[in-house]
Amino acid sequence: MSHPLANSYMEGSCFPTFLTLFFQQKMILFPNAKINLGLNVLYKRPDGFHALQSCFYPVGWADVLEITEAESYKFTSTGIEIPGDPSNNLCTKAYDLLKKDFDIPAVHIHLHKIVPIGAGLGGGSADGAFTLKGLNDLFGLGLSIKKLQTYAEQLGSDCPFFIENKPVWVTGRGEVFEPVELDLSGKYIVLANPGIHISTAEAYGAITPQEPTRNTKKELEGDIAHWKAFVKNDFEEPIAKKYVAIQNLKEYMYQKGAVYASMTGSGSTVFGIFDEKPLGLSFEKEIMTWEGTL
Ligand SMILES: C[C@@](CO)(OP(=O)(O)O)[C@H](O)COP(=O)(O)OP(=O)(O)OC[C@H]1O[C@@H](n2ccc(N)nc2=O)[C@H](O)[C@@H]1O
Ligand SMILES: Nc1ncnc2c1ncn2[C@@H]1O[C@H](COP(=O)(O)OP(=O)(O)O)[C@@H](O)[C@H]1O
Repeated sequence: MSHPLANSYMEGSCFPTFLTLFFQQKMILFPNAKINLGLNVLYKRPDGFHALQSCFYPVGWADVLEITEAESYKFTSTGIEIPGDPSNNLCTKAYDLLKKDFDIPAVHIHLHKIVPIGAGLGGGSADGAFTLKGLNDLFGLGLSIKKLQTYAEQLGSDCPFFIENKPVWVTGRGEVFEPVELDLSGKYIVLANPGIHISTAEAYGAITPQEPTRNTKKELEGDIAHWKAFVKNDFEEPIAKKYVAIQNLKEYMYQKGAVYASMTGSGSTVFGIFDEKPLGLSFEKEIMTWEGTL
């Protein structure tokens, strides 16, 4: 069964082709976040990246990305302020990558940023990957999934995942995928971000890589009731030690009845998975939250 978020951009989000005869070509996409279910950092590779193991799972917290054919290239954004120069935005980098190989028209990319940044949610990576998918579709480039993943790899380690955007077991530096027998459909998820921006490079620098003692994929494919004891994120301990808000959010999720709670990626977002929508959740006002079914 395909995951409901897979290729969501295809479903009613672009204007029908016949309209493009009269209007500028335009497409609206919704780059969504991911969470990491378990995250083992095994060792540092000779290329400087770390070998990891994790289940990447798409969630519905999403940005809004609009790509419109234009006279000259332009990137604009609204919503959460994105640090860094717009020319380094992953949407622009994705456009530049394809422009190098294909004679595509100029576009205006507008990003409405909703997903917290430096949050372990892969939001920037999703924007880059969805830009590749959007341009491929808008200009009929005919790129295969594999080819799009190869382009995405050049943007960042998390990017290839967002091409297919379905739950997978991930190895390598984040670009090698295997199926995972895991069905969380119908479970309820609550995501809470305490507003702490964590740099991914710094987070990798803060941990001591180690081979896992248990088979995390097997644990994830088993009973979710056992995840609390056996499914760990290697970034969580060192990062939560530094930021007590993360530990507090995790404890709060369990107090409210989560079957499993964890920090995602390199932090700082914490998620709780519940059998049903929890009642009476209340967060401090600086905490950004999203909830919905998986
Ligand atoms: C930790 C994870 C887990 O899913 O997610 P986030 O917390 O960022 O969402 C990812 O590995 C983040 O991937 P991504 O954010 O794409 O990282 P990149 O841009 O490729 O790399 C940023 C920096 O992180 C380090 N890095 C990244 C990936 C990896 N497998 N090993 C690394 O050591 C490197 O120092 C690199 O220079
Ligand atoms: N479209 C984008 N959205 C968010 N961050 C972006 C984007 N493009 C580039 N970046 C850069 O990537 C960094 C972190 O990206 P993000 O994906 O939010 O982190 P994480 O992978 O931890 O969730 C930011 O500090 C920002 O400078």
